Amino acid sequence: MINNAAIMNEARWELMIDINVKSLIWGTEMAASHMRKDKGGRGGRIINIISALGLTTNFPSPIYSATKHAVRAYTSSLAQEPTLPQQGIEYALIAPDIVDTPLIRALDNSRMHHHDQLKDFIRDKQMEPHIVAEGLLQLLHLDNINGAVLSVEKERKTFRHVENVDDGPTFDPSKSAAGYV
Ligand SMILES: NC(=O)C1=CN([C@@H]2O[C@H](COP(=O)(O)OP(=O)(O)OC[C@H]3O[C@@H](n4cnc5c(N)ncnc54)[C@H](O)[C@@H]3O)[C@@H](O)[C@H]2O)C=CC1
Ligand SMILES: CCCCC/C=C\C=C\C(=O)C/C=C\C/C=C\CCCC(=O)O
Repeated sequence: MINNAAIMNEARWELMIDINVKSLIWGTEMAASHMRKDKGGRGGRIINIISALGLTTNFPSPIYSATKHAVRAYTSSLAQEPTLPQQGIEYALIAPDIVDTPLIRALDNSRMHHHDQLKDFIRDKQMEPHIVAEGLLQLLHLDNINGAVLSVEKERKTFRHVENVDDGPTFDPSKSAAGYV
């Protein structure tokens, strides 16, 4: 199950918290209750989409960033639950850099502060959505993804364990199935 829906709109920040955080928690809780092996389900994986802005801080979109940090903390905490092996559930995060989607195309200074000054930065950094999809497929091929954080940038994909997202070593998923640390 992938929780992907979100908005980026600093002017409608309460709605943004509702969608980006509260709805994601509802989705996660509902999915887990159906998937849990210890409750009659078949187990499974729940992948929550954050952002590079869920791993760092910035001035143009403080509330959007806060929603993504909240999801990171929530998912990271769930991944530490000691009964996960009995539940048969794994939790992971994907943190894309800027992606060329309607979310980006709708941005202006009401949705993100200083957007005018950041247009060139966004244009240079943004990647096509298929790069994120490729990262998702690489993640899904790993044996155990619980606690994994996949950062997707235009030129590289980086797998880390959620406890090490700030400075942890990375690994090449083509060489190791469970090697993220
Ligand atoms: N586009 C970007 O640069 C980046 C996007 N992300 C994240 O990737 C995810 C997907 O974003 P994009 O595809 O870029 O945005 P998008 O605006 O193209 O797609 C977002 C989707 O969420 C859905 N959605 C929004 N509010 C909803 C609601 N109340 N109920 C049901 N569905 C709702 C929309 O219908 C839409 O299909 C989001 O979590 C976003 O924060 C992360 C990093 C960068
Ligand atoms: C600096 C803010 C740029 C905002 C770009 C617009 C939309 C971003 C949507 C996201 O979800 C965020 C994706 C990427 C953020 C870009 C840069 C983060 C810098 C991270 C770092 O410190 O290296």
